[in-house]
Amino acid sequence: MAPSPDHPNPPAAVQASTLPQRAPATGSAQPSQSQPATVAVAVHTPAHSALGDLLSYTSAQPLAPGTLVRVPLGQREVLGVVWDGTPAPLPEGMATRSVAAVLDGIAPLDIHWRRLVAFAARYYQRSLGEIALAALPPQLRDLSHEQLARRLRRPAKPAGKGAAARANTAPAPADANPRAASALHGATDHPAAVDTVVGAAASAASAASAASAASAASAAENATPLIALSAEQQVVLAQIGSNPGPFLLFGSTGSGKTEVYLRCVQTALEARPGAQALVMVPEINLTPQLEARFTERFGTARVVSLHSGMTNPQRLKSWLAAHSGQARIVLGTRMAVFASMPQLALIVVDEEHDASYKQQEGARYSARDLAIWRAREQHAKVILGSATPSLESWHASRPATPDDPQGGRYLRLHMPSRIGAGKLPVLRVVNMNHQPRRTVFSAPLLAALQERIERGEQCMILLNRRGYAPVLHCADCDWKSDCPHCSAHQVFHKTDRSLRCHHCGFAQRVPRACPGCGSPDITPIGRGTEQLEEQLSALLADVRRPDGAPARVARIDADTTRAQGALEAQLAQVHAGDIDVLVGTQMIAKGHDFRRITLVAAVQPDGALFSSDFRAPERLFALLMQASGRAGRDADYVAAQGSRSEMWLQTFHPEHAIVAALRQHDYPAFAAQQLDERQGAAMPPFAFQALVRADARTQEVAQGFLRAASQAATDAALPGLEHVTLYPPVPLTIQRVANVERAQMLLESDSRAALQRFLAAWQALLHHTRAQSAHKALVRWLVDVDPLVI
Ligand SMILES: Nc1ncnc2c1ncn2[C@@H]1O[C@H](COP(=O)(O)OP(=O)(O)OP(=O)(O)O)[C@@H](O)[C@H]1O
Ligand SMILES: [Zn+2]
Repeated sequence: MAPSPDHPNPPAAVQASTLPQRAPATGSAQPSQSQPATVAVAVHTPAHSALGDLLSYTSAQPLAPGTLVRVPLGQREVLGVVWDGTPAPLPEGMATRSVAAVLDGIAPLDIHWRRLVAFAARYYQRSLGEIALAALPPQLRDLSHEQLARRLRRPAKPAGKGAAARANTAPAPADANPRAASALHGATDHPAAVDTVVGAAASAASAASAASAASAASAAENATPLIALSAEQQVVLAQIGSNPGPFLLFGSTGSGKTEVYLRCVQTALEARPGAQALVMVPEINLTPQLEARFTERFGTARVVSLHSGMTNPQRLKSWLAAHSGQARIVLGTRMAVFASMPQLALIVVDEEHDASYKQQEGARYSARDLAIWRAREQHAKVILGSATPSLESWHASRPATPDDPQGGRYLRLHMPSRIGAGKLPVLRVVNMNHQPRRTVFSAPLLAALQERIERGEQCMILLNRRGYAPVLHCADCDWKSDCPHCSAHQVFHKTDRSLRCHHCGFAQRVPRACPGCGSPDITPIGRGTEQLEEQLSALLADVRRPDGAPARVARIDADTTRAQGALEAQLAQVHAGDIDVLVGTQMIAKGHDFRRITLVAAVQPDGALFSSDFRAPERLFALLMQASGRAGRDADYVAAQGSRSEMWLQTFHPEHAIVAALRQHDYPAFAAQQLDERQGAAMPPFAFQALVRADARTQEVAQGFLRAASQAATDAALPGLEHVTLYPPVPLTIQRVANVERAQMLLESDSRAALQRFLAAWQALLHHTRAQSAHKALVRWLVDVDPLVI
C-alpha cells in the first residue's frame, strides 16, 4: 500500500528521504562551535528552481532542525526553516552564504510538523519549501525581522470581526513581555538563546504545563452547566473513548455532533497536560456560531481561530499561541491542518464531505486526508463528522469482513436521531412539468410560505446561483452577454446594473441597447438569487407576520457578504427572527443551527442532475440533505407551533433516484447505489486519479505540452507506468478564463502506490519538457492529485 494521506504507512516508512529517524538534539550531532556549521534550509525558491528547495547555509552556531531563520536568496532575504539532513552541494563556483538571522524567540518546529510538510510535499507533488513556507503565517514570511520584532512588541489591535475579536481578548504572552524586541536578532549579535517573547514560546513545554495546571481546574469550574447527553451521543462517546479510530461520525443534521466534538475535546485536554485539539470547519461562515460554542465551553484564552478571513496580525497571533502551547484549541479552515501544535491529541474534521477541504490552487492538498495522516503520525485521535459523508470516507468505514479485509479502516459511528426526538423534514415534490411555463415559485410552494410566515415561522429558499440572471439576451440578433475574456457568460447583476464575469471578474455597465444590433429588446434569461429575492418580495407583499408587520425577505450570498462583518450581521438577523424568508446560495445551506426555520425549498436544483462530472450527484445530494437539515432543528419549537418541518423540491425530474433517496432521508442507500456505479466504472474510491493541467494562450500549446510530457513518460518507461492509464489531453469545461486556454489530462490507476511512483518519477520529465523551446509559450502547468473536480 502506498503512503497516502488517508492511509499512511507505518511512520518509519513515510519519512521523506530528507528526514532522519529522529531529529538530532540541538548541539549533540553538530559540528563544534569553532567552525561554522552547515545547515540545510527549506526556502520557497521561485517556481521549482533547479537548485531544489533545501539549500546550504552556514551558521555561526549550530541550529536545530525546525529553527526559523532568515537567509539571503538571490537579492532578497527570505524566511526559511532549518531542515533535517544535509543539502545537496552547491554548484561549483557558488559560495555558501550564511544565515542572516535566527528567529530564536520562536521554538523550532517539531519533527511531527516537519514530517507532515515533507509528506504533503511528496504526495501532492510540490516542493518542500513551498509547502513549509505556505504553512506559516504570512507575517512570519513577509516582515523583515525588525518589523516582526516590532509587531510582536505591539499589542495587537482589537479585531473588527466579532468572532475574531472574541478570540483576541485574551492577551498573548507577547503582549505582556517588555523584552519582546529581543525575540529576533541577528544570528551574530546574540549567539546564545535569550529570553524570549513569543511567548514563553521558546519553551513550549513550560508554557504548556503551566496552562495545563490551570486547565484541569478551569474545565471543572467552568460555569456552563453541561447539557445531558442523548443516548446516541453517549454510545458514540464511549466508542470513541475505547477505540483508536479514525472515526467517521455519521450523524443526521441536528443530531448534536457539535456536542460530541466538545466532549471529545474536553476529554483529550484532560487526559494529558498541555494536550491540544484541532477542530476544522469548511468555511469561515460556519465559524462564528461554532466558535461561540467552543469559547463558551473552554474560555476565550484557550481557543484561537485560524482562517483566511483574519488579518495577518491576527493570524500570526493565533499561530504563535498554538505553536507555544498557550492555545489548547485551534478552530480553523483547511489551512489549519498545518498549524504547529506540538501537543496535538485530537483532530475533528466537521462536515468532512465539504469540497472546501481541498485546496484548489497552488498545492492542491486535501486537508481532510492530511488530517488522517497527521493524526496517525502524531498519535492523535481523529474524528470526521457529517450527515452526508464523502463516498471516500463512507467506503473507508465499511465494516471489515473476511472477504474484504480492506474494510474497517475507519470506524463508522451512527447518530441517526435528531436531538429532542425532532423529525427530519418531510419531502414535498412539485412536478414542474405540470406548472405553467416559466413558473419560478409554484402556487403550492407560495401558499406554504405564506402559511408559515403568518404563523411566525421562518423559511429558506436555496438557489445555487448568485446575480439576477446568468445571461442577457437580445431577442432580435441573438446577442448574448458573453465575457470577452472567458468562454462563459457575464452574469447580470441588477442591484448595481452591471454585467460581471464570475470567472475572471471582468465587469461592465449594462448596455442600454443591444451592442450587436442596437435593439432595445434585451432581456435576462434564467434567474439568480437577486431575482428570487425581488420576485418573492413582490409575491409576499401582502402577507403579514403574526405581529401585523409585512413579511421580510433577505438574501445571503457572496455578493451581500463582501463587507467585513456583513455575514455575521445578516446571520444574527435571521437568528433574531427579523427575517421571515431567507434567500441564498449554498452559503446558507450548511452548518448553521437555525432554530425557527421550518421550511426549506430548492426551487431549481435540476441543473446539477445531468452534469458530466461523476461527483455531481454526490454533491447535489449532500447539498439538498444539508439544506433540508436547516429546517425543524428545534423539536420543541416545531411541536409548540403545531407545525412540521418540510423540504420542498421543484423539479422537472420527480422520478430521479436522488429524489427518492431524499424522500427516505436515506444516505446509506444513496451511497450504496453510487458506490456500485463507481465500482462498475472503476472510478474513485475504487481507482486513483491525478490530473495534469496546462494553461497557455492557445489550446494547441496547452495540449501540445501535455502530449509531449505524456510521450516522454511512455518513452522513458517510467516506474509505475504499467499500472497507470494516461488519457489524452482535453479542454476544461470552461475552456478559456481571462484569455488563458486551459487543458488537462487525466491519469488513472488501480494502485495508489503505482500512481505515486509514476508521478514522482514524472516530475523531472515534466520540468524538462517545460524547458524545451517548443513549449516556451506555456503559461503554467500543475499536478492535482486526488482531484475533486474533473
Ligand atoms: N444532548 C443534548 N441535549 C439538548 N440539546 C442538544 C444536545 N446535543 C446537542 N443539542 C443541541 O442540538 C442542536 C443541534 O446540534 P448540532 O448543531 O451539533 O447538530 P449537528 O449534528 O452538528 O447538525 P448539522 O450536521 O446539521 O450541523 C444544537 O442547538 C445543540 O445545542
Ligand atoms: Zn471572464
